[in-house]
Amino acid sequence: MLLGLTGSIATGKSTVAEMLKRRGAVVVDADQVARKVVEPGSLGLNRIKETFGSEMLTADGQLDRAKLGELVFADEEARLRLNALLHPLIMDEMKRMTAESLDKNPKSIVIWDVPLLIEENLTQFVEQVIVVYVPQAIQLKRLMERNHLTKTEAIKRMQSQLSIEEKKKVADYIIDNSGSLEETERQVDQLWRYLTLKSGSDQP
Ligand SMILES: CC(C)(COP(=O)(O)OP(=O)(O)OC[C@H]1O[C@@H](n2cnc3c(N)ncnc32)[C@H](O)[C@@H]1O)[C@@H](O)C(=O)NCCC(=O)NCCS
Ligand SMILES: Nc1ncnc2c1ncn2[C@@H]1O[C@H](COP(=O)(O)OP(=O)(O)OP(=O)(O)O)[C@@H](O)[C@H]1O
Repeated sequence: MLLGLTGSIATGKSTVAEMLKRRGAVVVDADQVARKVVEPGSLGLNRIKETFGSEMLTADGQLDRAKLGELVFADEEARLRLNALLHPLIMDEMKRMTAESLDKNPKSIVIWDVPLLIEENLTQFVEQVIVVYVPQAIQLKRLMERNHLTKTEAIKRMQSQLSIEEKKKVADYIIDNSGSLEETERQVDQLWRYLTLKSGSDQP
């Protein structure tokens, strides 16, 4: 079974994905795959160098993530160009990882943790969409704290994605992460019970 887990930036996708992983889910994390496809020597990194110039690389040949982030979250056209370069590579790798897990265990509960699941129309590949929700005021606060951003910088990042209120409307299942982590754990327990029943999985 393949499900999508999404939310908007800093609403708590990774937090919930980790909770699901502890219960036995196989999580395929798009942000991690996005790092893998730009490792030194990769096709992804070469594409970035050709398009945005070698100033996007650090002295030791790694992607300068802070610099590229500054550019793409301030310039929508650059962000769309970056997406066009990397998304096909990310998708291929995510599909490969998913097929590998399901081959090994057809009853696996595979979760795609993808921030842009809805924006990029990837909902077509998953059975159901789980949205991790917090109101925008909490999202802004957590994003500023986690990434040490000013309010203006954080708002720019939030605006590069569909708003969490819009994503909530598309959800088959909503996890409200605005309370304590314990409250979120309880909701994840309930979700996990539902998923294991649905998948016929023998996992607890
Ligand atoms: C721009 C980059 C270099 C910034 O790196 P950085 O380490 O600062 O951030 P990180 O990758 O951890 O992403 C943090 C969050 O930013 C948001 N985000 C990342 N890329 C994008 C994007 N292209 N559009 C909108 N939001 C994005 C997501 O919510 C993500 O969870 C990096 O995010 C990147 O390579 N993005 C392009 C690939 C992509 O679209 N990734 C998203 C998953 S498909
Ligand atoms: N219930 C909670 N209470 C307090 N802080 C939380 C809670 N859930 C998550 N956080 C914090 O909020 C921040 C965002 O959470 P997380 O990194 O899981 O979000 P994300 O949606 O995966 O973000 P991104 O889109 O950037 O990948 C983190 O610093 C995390 O520790």
